[in-house]
Amino acid sequence: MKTILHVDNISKAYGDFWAVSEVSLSLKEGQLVALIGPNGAGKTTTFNMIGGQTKANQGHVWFIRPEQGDRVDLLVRRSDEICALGIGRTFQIAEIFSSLTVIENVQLALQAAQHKRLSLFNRSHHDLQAEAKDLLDALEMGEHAHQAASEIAYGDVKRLELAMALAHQPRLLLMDEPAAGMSPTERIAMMALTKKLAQQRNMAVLFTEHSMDVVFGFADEIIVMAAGRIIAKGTPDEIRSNPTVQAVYLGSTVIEERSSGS
Ligand SMILES: Nc1ncnc2c1ncn2[C@@H]1O[C@H](COP(=O)(O)OP(=O)(O)OP(=O)(O)O)[C@@H](O)[C@H]1O
Repeated sequence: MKTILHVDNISKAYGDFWAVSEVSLSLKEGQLVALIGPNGAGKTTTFNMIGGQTKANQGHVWFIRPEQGDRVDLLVRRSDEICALGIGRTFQIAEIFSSLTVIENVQLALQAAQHKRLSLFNRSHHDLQAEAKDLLDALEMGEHAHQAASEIAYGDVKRLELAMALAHQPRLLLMDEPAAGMSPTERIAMMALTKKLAQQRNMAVLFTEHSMDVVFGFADEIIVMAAGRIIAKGTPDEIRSNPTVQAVYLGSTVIEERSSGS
């Protein structure tokens, strides 16, 4: 597996308060990495620096492109340029067009992706519709294609947002609390699907999450932040038994949440 993202020592200050201090991490193709930590730990700020929504004070975010044989520092790119490079993003509050149908939302995302790639040969409406249907089938949502997006269940809204992000064929996907607001069954299905898609598409996924069943059940690697710094990195087993993580963040909650299945 090739490394596609290398975050090197990034920091962010608001006035004299350091929201994120000297964070470094790497992601490989097909890998699911969870960024966890208590409220205010700096997870969203780290995400926003990688995605270009927040300007870092220092460091580099190298997006490595093996095909081109180069690497691009995302910290000096705008968020639309970052998206065009092959980095997708989903949000805590899903961003979809609720006045359109499910398939129209995906078609719109495909059209936007085509525009960003500056393709000379624009695909026809018919081709885009077929491609949108294939994407919805991959997300097990084909049956909802012609429903109004405003009428589908919340778990399906989150899957629709994922379909729209995948329309851009990202090599790296940043997911901010993908399972927030979902029932235990919905969130486990959502993360199982994400893991399958990451492996099929060789796509790296970095996600933040507060639901520990999802984190410990699906992440290949877990990175724990507290007070703006990384305090531990490792496999789910290593993190579960890490005494610093237990003291600062997890305590007995993992065991409780996992045993109650919530
Ligand atoms: N625009 C801002 N101005 C000032 N302080 C900010 C700003 N954005 C974030 N912070 C502060 O930076 C710290 C890290 O916030 P951040 O949202 O990254 O944490 P988080 O780990 O994502 O938390 P949560 O789990 O609650 O989403 C917090 O103390 C927050 O109050």
